[in-house]
Amino acid sequence: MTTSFSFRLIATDGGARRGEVSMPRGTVRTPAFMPVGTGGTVKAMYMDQVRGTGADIILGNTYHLMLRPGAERVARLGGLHELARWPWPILTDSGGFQVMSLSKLRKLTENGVTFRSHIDGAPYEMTPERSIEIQGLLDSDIQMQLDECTALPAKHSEIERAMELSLRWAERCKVAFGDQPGKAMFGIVQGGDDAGLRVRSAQALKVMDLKGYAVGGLAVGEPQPVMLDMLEITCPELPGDKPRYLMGVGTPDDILKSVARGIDMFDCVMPTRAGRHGLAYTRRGKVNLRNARHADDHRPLDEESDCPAARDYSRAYLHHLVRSQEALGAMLLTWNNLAYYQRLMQDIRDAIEAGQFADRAASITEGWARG
Ligand SMILES: CNc1nc2cc3c(cc2[nH]1)N=C(N)NC3
Repeated sequence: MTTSFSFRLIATDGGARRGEVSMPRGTVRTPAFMPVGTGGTVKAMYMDQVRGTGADIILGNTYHLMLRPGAERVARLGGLHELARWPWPILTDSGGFQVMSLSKLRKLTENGVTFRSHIDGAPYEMTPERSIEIQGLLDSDIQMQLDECTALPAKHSEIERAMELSLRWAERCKVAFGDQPGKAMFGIVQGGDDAGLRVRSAQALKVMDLKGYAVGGLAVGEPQPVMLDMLEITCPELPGDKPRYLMGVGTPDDILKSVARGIDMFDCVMPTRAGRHGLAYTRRGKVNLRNARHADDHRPLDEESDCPAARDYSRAYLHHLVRSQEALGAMLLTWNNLAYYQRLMQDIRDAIEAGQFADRAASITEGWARG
């Protein structure tokens, strides 16, 4: 049990890294996938089920929680871990991305962003200081800086302005966060799809000597090769002894390719959102349970899985639940998908330790094509 926050690099295999992030609430084995728990819940899952899939950490969103139930209320109720019954690490996003993608009537200035809630239209102001204050009220273990995310494509001047503003906000977040030994504040590298801006952003954040670094402003619709190019340019500029978190990524294929380029932490709504839409991730690729061809198929999704949702229920039953829009359909497929992602991460961690990441990644990819 530690009182500090630290990252330990255990092994490397090419660009892939095996490590662990330790903090008082627990240790995160990396490469790690963080299930998204936007409003303090991983949708359609009990928290002990989320833990049972192998998750060491989950993600919460400042934007959603500040609007509902409110950051001060969460603090009065004992913090997010107590409220949601998740005693292990929680990373919270700062609200930068969600304000830009969800809120209405936004006005962005040097000081921060004013906006109206997408829920009830109430006015709010989000500054770097308020974002860190909210994440503290949530008792978040890993807090993200407030940043400005530019939607791509965008003019170079626009990407540069947002990147430089985000650097000034990173400085203000670092001051507001202060010195909290068991917690961390991560900077977020911006710069869109421009190599020069990405390098400038990463180098400026490195000078701030933060406890971790996220790569943001990707997974916003750009082609995968563009995202991977940005990783190849950005990761070498980041300190090797600090965790690297690629925000909002991604598909299993995105994750394999990004681990190969030096990323340690991931979050994505894909496994949970897909589960609610009838889509299952398996070792043999994706299965759309809405499709009628499953109506009489008594096979489970994966007889070799240790997840009951994948092993104990027929595709016919899952098809029936999905077609009937039964809650259990979303529950079982979300459970299957999160278990699949965590099994993928375990395979990746084992492969890096064994020096077999490239071969393992190739055989995982071939499995998807087998169908
Ligand atoms: C789904 N793709 C995605 N890209 C992101 C990029 C960012 C983010 C969240 C994201 N999600 N949060 C931030 N605070 N900044 C960058």
